[in-house]
Amino acid sequence: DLASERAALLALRSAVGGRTLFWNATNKSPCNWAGVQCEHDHVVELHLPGVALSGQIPVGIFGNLTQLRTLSLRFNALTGTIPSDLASCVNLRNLYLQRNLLSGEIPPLLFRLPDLVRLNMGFNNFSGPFPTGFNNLSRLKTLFLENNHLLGPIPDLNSLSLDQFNVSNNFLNGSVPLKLQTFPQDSFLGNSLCGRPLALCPGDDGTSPSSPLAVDNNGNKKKKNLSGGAIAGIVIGSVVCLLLLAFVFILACRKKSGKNTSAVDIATVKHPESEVLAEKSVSDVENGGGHGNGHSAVAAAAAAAISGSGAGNNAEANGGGAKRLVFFGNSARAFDLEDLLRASAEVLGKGTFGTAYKAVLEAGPVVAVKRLKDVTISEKEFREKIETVGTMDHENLVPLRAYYFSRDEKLLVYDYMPVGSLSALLHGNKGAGRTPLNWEIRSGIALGAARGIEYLHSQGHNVSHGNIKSSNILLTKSYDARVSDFGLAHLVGPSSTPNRVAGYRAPEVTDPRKVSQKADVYSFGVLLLELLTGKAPTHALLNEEGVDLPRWVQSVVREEWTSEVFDLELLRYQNVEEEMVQLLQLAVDCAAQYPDKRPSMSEVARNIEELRRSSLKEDQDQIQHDPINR
Ligand SMILES: Nc1ncnc2c1ncn2[C@@H]1O[C@H](COP(=O)(O)OP(=O)(O)OP(=O)(O)O)[C@@H](O)[C@H]1O
Repeated sequence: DLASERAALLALRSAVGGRTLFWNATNKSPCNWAGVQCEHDHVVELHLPGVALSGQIPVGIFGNLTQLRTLSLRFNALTGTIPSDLASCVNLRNLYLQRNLLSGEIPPLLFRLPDLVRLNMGFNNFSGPFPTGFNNLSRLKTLFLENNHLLGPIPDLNSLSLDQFNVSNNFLNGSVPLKLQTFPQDSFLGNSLCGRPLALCPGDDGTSPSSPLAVDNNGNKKKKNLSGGAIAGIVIGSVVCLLLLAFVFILACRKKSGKNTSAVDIATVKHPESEVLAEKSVSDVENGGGHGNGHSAVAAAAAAAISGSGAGNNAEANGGGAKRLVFFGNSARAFDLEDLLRASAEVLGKGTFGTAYKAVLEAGPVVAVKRLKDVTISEKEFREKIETVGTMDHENLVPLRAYYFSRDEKLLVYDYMPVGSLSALLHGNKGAGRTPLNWEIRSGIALGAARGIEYLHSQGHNVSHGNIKSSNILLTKSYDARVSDFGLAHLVGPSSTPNRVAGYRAPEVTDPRKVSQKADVYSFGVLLLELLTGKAPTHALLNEEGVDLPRWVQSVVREEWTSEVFDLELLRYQNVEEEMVQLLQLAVDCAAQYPDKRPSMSEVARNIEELRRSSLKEDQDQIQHDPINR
């Protein structure tokens, strides 16, 4: 329906200060969309991905688009050359032309666009030599030219410091320039290239001009025949290096053998993958006055508490004198405190309310146990409050299965979430082998978390979470989001209130325990921004500049750099850029300064649901069009 589509587009325009225009299939004419005349100099982003555009791009389209920052024409059937008036778009940062039928040599006009950051011309019919002119684009970070017909050698691109590069499947030959040798093989395959990361060039013994050995500290190539003096220098240098290495190695060995086998070492050996955690748990137990090793931290911690407080205490806690866990609802009583004491455990982390442990019970189940600190309220009040938490039941909440209360020890038992927290996923291991967090996963997590919070808010006007942040969004194996830590803010004393999470806290919240649903919405807005930008609200850069994440995003968007705020990993899935901007807008709305301006959590959840639905539909259309979807 054209009217609602138009409204949506207008909303998008206002989302970024009225300066961004998105064109879609219904808008084939470049400055007219559904009857809306658009002013050229206001167009900052032009997205026409996969809308079956064909034929030559007419000359004259770009002449007036001098403010254009992003141009996306990917996934079409455009033919011919790039029109010369693209040179007028001197502010262009992102140019996505991949997967068309464009031909001709790579036009020198591109090298007069000094602000280009991302250039994707892959999967076209570009031919001719690989131009040296790319060296003019000193801001360029992404250069994709794969699957074209480029000929000859790759020039030195010494003026560039690229993050992403691909020239696979062309007709290139010669050696891979030194500066590009850090990229993986995949970036070069399907050519007649040689040298790192590919096989050595013929006749190259590792000292050819393209070999790192033959390059001096300034990156200048050396003559092939080394002088006798140079050879002597290399030999002496190598011997000195070897001696130094051997010395450091011997020192390290001595230091290690000098250590005695403490509890920490035992714990480390038993849990090599959780060295730090085990170490922490030992000190945790020691601080609690307990005994035992890090291997069974919960056992030791609870044992310490129980032995320290005596039998009377347990009687006080459980009425009947038995050391019992209190289970909720229909949760099967699969284990008891004794089992928990015997469980092997490791520290998951220290939070505001205490330390969390992963405990593997002998009978099989794995649970997360939270040892609360600073519980100052009476036992009666604690039991009442925790009972309310225990009755919360929703697929997007981490279920609280049981609790234990004595004078000195309060334990909460939750389901263990194997994938860990969203925070760890976003900011932890960025290395190879990690599942890329694409739009589908991120928007799914956003929706799940929104539904979980929406459920909490539906329990009463004054029910709020109070501590929404990415380490409290836990994930199942299939990346379903579960909100954790709800209801705890009301159990603990003022010293443990979550005030160190300033990055998420709404501006009107002065007492961290007095949070409202609208304050939760604010925190959720920050969480959405974190999901979209990949930046933690406590990001060093933000702190350096003295701004919070919402303000940073707003300033970038106001500067008309909308695409620049998104996490690079997300931008690889560019066919959803429109939905990403909509989610960004929602995030900004949630993080509004004034509580009344923020949407309710159910509006938020509905919104995410809708924009996910439209992106999924677009995805299916795209898959039919072309299964390889960069
Ligand atoms: N049920 C669980 N399953 C898996 N990991 C968990 C579970 N509960 C907590 N964690 C992880 O344990 C660590 C400590 O959690 P905890 O909730 O104690 O502190 P936090 O979330 O860092 O801060 P805060 O207490 O302010 O919420 C976090 O990394 C969290 O993701």
